[in-house]
Amino acid sequence: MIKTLVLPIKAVKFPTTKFEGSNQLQYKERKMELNITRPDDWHLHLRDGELLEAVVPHSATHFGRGIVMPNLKPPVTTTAAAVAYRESILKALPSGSGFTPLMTLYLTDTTSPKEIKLARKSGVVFAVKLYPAGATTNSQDGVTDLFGKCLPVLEEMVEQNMPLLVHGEVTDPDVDVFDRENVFIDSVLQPLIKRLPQLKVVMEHITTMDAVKFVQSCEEGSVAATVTPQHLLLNRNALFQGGLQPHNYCLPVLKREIHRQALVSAVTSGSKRFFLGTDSAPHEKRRKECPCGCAGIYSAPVALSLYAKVFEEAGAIDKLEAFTSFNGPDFYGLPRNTSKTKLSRTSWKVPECFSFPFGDIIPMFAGEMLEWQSSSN
Ligand SMILES: NC(=O)N[C@@H](CC(=O)O)C(=O)O
Ligand SMILES: [Zn+2]
Ligand SMILES: [Zn+2]
Repeated sequence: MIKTLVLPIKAVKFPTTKFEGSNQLQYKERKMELNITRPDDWHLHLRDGELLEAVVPHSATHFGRGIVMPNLKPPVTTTAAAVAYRESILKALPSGSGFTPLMTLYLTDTTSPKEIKLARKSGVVFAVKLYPAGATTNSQDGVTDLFGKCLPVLEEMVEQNMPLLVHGEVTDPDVDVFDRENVFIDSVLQPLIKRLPQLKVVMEHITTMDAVKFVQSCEEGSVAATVTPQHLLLNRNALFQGGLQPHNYCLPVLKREIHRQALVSAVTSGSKRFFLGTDSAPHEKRRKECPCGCAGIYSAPVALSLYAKVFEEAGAIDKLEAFTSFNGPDFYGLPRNTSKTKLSRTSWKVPECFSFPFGDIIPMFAGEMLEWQSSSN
């Protein structure tokens, strides 16, 4: 078994009063149940082919909608490709599933403003994703010069009210890997927002105190961020604890403990600027456990349990629902889900591995005990 670092659990506070609003907490002999509006995942990798078929049931079990990342091989660069990809996702869903994939376009140096118009008109594309070329998995066709090549497209996105989702890291090999988010904020995001203050931007999978401060400094409703379970629960020690831990390796890479704490404070503060995005990124086990392992953590089966753990340990379980189910749709201008998800405080063991004919996928926190379990009702 590959050991995951679990940070020490702080004393769990059991509130003595019921919360107001739609969070209905009930206590039965210290057993807690939480009935929340069905969550959405605003940053999700579903892949394609047999991998898509293998993983989509997990997301469909826990989430109402998912913003589906376009970093396939080849990438989803056109509306026509996004429409076709959406069809294959719908086909792969378990029968009776109400899961809705929200599609995205992969921005390149040659994306045209016309493509953005088409995307908006399609009614199924909800955002455009910026991967700086070479920053992460399947980003080689990404943008090499945002200001030099993409301004007309970004202006059209403002026109169409189409959000830009950002993998916020510079790719300069001379910049320390732990500083790449920070340098990206100063060299790309700040100037971008100055140039196009009307552009809606989501800084994806933020990892640092600096990103939290940056998002808080921007106008609410204009710039927001998604936060993953791994960046809320693990610090960079988890990469090396007891030996190299490939299943804790993702990009942006895990950071210092002070940054993890800043992320927890941000999401549990009740701010509308932060919302759930798992960045669930499955790779076959043999592509993780090898001399040049892929970046990406498969969190879809455990993410909701892990977010509940984070909020509970911070004494802020009453803020969970806004993070999982309100802030995302409010930012995107979409309706909140009307169905509910029940989270109960029931121990369960995360499977060591999910096995498929094509290979194995190791989930985040494999083999560990978790306290929260979710089911839709
Ligand atoms: N987060 C990751 O480490 N990997 C993602 C890409 C991404 O979101 O950067 C993937 O597609 O595998
Ligand atoms: Zn990314
Ligand atoms: Zn991602």
